[in-house]
Amino acid sequence: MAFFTHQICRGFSSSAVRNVVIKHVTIIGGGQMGAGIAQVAASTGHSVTLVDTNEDILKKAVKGIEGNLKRVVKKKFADKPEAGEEFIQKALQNVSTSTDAGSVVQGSDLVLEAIVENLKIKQDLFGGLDKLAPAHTIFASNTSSLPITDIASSTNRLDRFGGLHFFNPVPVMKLVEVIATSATSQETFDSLLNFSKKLGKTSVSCKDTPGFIVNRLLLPYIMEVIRMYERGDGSKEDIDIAMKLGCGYPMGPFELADYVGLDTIKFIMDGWSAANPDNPVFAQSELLTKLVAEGKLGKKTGEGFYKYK
Ligand SMILES: CCCCCCCC(=O)CC(=O)SCCNC(=O)CCNC(=O)[C@H](O)C(C)(C)COP(=O)(O)OP(=O)(O)OC[C@H]1O[C@@H](n2cnc3c(N)ncnc32)[C@H](O)[C@@H]1OP(=O)(O)O
Ligand SMILES: NC(=O)C1=CN([C@@H]2O[C@H](COP(=O)(O)OP(=O)(O)OC[C@H]3O[C@@H](n4cnc5c(N)ncnc54)[C@H](O)[C@@H]3O)[C@@H](O)[C@H]2O)C=CC1
Repeated sequence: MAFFTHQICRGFSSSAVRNVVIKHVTIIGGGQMGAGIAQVAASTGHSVTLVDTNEDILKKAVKGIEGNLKRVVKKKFADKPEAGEEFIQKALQNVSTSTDAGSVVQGSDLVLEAIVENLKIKQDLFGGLDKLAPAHTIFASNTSSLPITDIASSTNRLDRFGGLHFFNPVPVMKLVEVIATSATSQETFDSLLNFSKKLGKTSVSCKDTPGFIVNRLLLPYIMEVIRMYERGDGSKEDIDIAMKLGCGYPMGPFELADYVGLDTIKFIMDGWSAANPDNPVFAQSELLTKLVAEGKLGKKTGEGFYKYK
């Protein structure tokens, strides 16, 4: 359960809640991000409940976590296979799964959401869980683009709500953006910073502005790349090679877009273009719309800008 650095005097009034030491985490959404966050949290000693809508997704997530832990161990414990196996087993023992978020949040210090990038669905989720989770529990979203303030507005714990934005693939990428809204308490923000540190990540503090730091810069780049290709100014392959070899990026922009998921990019752009209809930076792309409509969402569906089967 949670530990507090100060004694709680009168029940759980929000101002009485002090730095929650996060040990028990509920992660909602067992897709690429949720599973990655679960892997890192479990292998750094947290007890994790991973939630998704059906058992098959959860089974796939746990299998993926096991596979990725083996990759980690191959390098970290190259000379100590027994210690490596123990590390894997310990991490896996820290992970349980559920299809019913409401029934598992009772024991959670942190509920972190990594479900589909849709404001209404995120609000409905947190609005429901707000009535079930203990008062001390911190809520956080891994949203790529939605205002944390808007997601939090469906709850009565505005001071205990923040953003924790991870990067894909979570076990490899070192950064976490920690987002405070104008209502996030300093205690909550400190708890989220400490949690990121425990996961072995470097954190940066962000305001609740669209796309925080990284995505506000990355999305315009990706959209400009797609428009460049639509204009016929370069092939996908050449653009990818150019950005990898010319800028030293580990992936070309089309490879990265496929890796992240074209549906997620489209969800983000839909929101931003609706909010900024006159800003050409956020203009829609016909090609992106077409690929998503065809179910070509990138690596996760076997085809996006490139084919993976
Ligand atoms: C796009 C615009 C809009 C975005 C909006 C939504 C998205 C967001 O909100 C925020 C984001 O996440 S943006 C995306 C950020 N991620 C990147 O930029 C990834 C760039 N790519 C890379 O770093 C490498 O290609 C990468 C690390 C992926 C692969 O590297 P390699 O090609 O060298 O492949 P490997 O040799 O297989 O892997 C390198 C090392 O990493 C280990 N590894 C890879 N995946 C892993 C995983 N899932 N779990 C654990 N370990 C993993 C792999 O084992 C290898 O380790 P070493 O053997 O020690 O080097
Ligand atoms: N893909 C990426 O590179 C990054 C994505 N994000 C953000 O993380 C979130 C998740 O993204 P991905 O993992 O890529 O998506 P994904 O599509 O791989 O996984 C989303 C999962 O959420 C589940 N889900 C949907 N609604 C649910 C609900 N009401 N309750 C429980 N589970 C539900 C789905 O079944 C699915 O398994 C999004 O908000 C996205 O913007 C943030 C950083 C990077």
